[in-house]
Amino acid sequence: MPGMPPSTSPTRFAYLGPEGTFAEAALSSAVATSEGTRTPRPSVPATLAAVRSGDVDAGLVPMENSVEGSVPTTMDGLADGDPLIITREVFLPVAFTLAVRPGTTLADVRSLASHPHALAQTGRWLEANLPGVAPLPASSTAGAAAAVAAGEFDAAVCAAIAAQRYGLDALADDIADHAGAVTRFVLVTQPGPLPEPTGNDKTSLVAVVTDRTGALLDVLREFAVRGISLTRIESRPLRDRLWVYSFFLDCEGHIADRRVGEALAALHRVCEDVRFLGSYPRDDGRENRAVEPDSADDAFAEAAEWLTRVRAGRV
Ligand SMILES: O=C(O)C(=O)C[C@]1(C(=O)O)C=C[C@@H](O)C=C1
Repeated sequence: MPGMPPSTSPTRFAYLGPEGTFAEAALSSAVATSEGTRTPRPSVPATLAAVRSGDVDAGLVPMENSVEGSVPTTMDGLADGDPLIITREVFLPVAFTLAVRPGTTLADVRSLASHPHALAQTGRWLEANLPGVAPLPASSTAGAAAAVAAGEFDAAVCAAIAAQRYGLDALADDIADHAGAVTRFVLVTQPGPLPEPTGNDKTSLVAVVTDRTGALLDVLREFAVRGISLTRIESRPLRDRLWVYSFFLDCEGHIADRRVGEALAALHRVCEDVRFLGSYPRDDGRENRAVEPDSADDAFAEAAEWLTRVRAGRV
């Protein structure tokens, strides 16, 4: 499978479950069902823990949604604990259904649950169609559907496939406030051989900066001066230190590219902490920007040779 370290045995995958989540659909879209085994885990932390403990080889978790933004549990789960690396990204269009037990009408719905990201993406529809029903958070959309089937809630916001999987009826389809939403998932493994550069890769990292004037600018400058385009920047509080933040950065290129490697090495000098989160093929249907000649590997190699000559007195 592209993006996975070479392995002699089938890959054991975990995903944010239970069955019927968008995470399961994303895994199916990226990996043939014949390729290894797959088991649902009840939450993002449980999925990452299964990878860290070696119970599975790889875990698929949601990272960000085009409408609702980042998934905090995934960001925190990757920034803390034993290091994990992203070996693949997977994009999945998401559409939401209001699922109920057969026989339930809209007027019968008194309680409703879903994953917070799904609730946020359907807030206007829910407010208009179920006024007075306070949505409750669930660990996943399919988890909410299972809870409806078990009689814990009257309705769930979930994927159409989850409604079918748990024997529920769809009272309404396509209830998202913004049509065309896409969720980005990442496949993570324990640190090991990185996916080979493909020429169209992304690199992810977390940088912790000290609280001083210009600290973030110092981080950004290391990318800018090497002609590296960022595709995402997000901050999260460090949580154990008041008002100190970590910055999650995705940039174009692979750590094997000299400009990217040198930028990360520079961040290692100027930041309090840098956690490398992986270099992997870009899968959002976009092409990385063309690299300027003076930021290309050849230019870095030639400059390094020149420096060696000068240092050796061969000016
Ligand atoms: O609950 C699921 O089905 C998930 O895969 C999680 C998740 C998310 O965390 O964003 C994935 C896609 C949707 O945007 C809503 C929920």
